[in-house]
Amino acid sequence: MTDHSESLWPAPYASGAVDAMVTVPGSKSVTNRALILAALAADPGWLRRPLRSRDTLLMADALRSLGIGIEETVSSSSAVSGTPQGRGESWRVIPGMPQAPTSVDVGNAGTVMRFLPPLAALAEGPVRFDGDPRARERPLDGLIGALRTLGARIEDEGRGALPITVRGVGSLDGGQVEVDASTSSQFISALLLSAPRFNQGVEVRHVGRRLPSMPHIRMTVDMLRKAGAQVDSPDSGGEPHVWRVTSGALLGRDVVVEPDLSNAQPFLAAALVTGGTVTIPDWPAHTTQPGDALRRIFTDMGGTCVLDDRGLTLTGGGRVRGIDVDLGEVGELTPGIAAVAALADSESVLRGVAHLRLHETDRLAALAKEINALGGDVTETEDGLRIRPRPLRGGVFHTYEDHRLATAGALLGLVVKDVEIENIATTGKTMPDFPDLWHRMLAGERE
Ligand SMILES: O=C(O)C1=C[C@@H](OP(=O)(O)O)[C@@H](O)[C@H](O)C1
Ligand SMILES: C=C(OP(=O)(O)O)C(=O)O
Repeated sequence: MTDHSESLWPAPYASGAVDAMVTVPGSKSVTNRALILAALAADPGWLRRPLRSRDTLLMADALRSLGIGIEETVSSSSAVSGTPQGRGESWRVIPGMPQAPTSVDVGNAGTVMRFLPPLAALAEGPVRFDGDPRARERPLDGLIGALRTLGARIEDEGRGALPITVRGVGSLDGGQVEVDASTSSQFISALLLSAPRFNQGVEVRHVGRRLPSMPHIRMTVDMLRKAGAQVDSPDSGGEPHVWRVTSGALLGRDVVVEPDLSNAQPFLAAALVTGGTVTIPDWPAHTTQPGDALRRIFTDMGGTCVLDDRGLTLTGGGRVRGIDVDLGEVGELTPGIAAVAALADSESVLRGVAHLRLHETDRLAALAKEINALGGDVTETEDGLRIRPRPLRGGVFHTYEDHRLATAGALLGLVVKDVEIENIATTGKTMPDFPDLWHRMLAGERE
């Protein structure tokens, strides 16, 4: 791991209740799915208000190196300018047959390291994938095995992890495959996203332990259908844990990317823990994003949520309640919920998130260690965390190159004096503007 001990960010302390409106950038998960689907489409498409962050720029660069055209425009007269959400940035995607040879840097982006190998298998020639040291430790075995079953040639030095080389022959058979996606739902999403371009489409059956992050799989299915794919899923009356995608052309679409509701979390949490009010404009009325569960979870923890034409407004009630909750479907919300729970007035138990040990860092170990270093009482359980609130004190909050650890630490620093966050720039994985947005929230900006 890189040494970030020199770069400490003094987390701003809130002297009172926050009261702000915060426009959060676009969804990482939607942006990277939209890029894959646009790259595989039969005709050009648009992404409006895409997220511009490390994970999405890595995806765009990788697709460019595979021969896909992606033109970025910032236009004051585009279809989406004048909205509270943006400067009207749009990406135009010119699809094409994926080209090899090339190599792809996945950084530490799960969506890049998992969504791209099936697409690379459609190219003719070798595509090598590698990334940050942590990316080499994150699971890829289920996807490699499944792609081999579907006809792909993949060299992985026998490790079932990065680095890998996908040696495509210009097409992939597809067909039926079983995959154990208990370590990451992204194996399933990856196989489904490129399946319209497999000769026989795909039938994916999850076997094994519990499948995490179902909303993210629903997001995949929903976006595939909107791009014209025929998909059978458990939600549409199909067998549990089985998804089928028929081979066929995808439409080039004009996709407006929703705000990232998981990245709205620290701002909503700021209202909750300071007894203030935060509004997130453009909160979608219907969405597959897991962050929508925050309305329920933060209400259970003592907030009041109102969704209306201004967006989602959360008002803190002055007291924060502990919670006993299974977060298996919405695992990426865990660091932020753990931070709120450490500030609550009763114990919390966060369950169903054993797979977080395989995320950007071992999130369960990191949260326990860092909250405890500030005086907290957090213990790891087999599948989550038990958090007993204690008075916290200032100190250095280490972030392990994990964007959600960094935002969780910033939240603690709002109500605990003298918290310093190591490497706040790691928020650039999905929200490069985080420090600026955080300061503007504290200044009470209402755009
Ligand atoms: O498909 C996606 O966009 C994601 C799926 C989830 O991954 P896991 O199922 O590996 O937790 C989530 O945690 C990640 O942030 C984004
Ligand atoms: C787990 C996460 O990311 P990734 O897409 O790299 O899996 C996350 O953003 O919380």
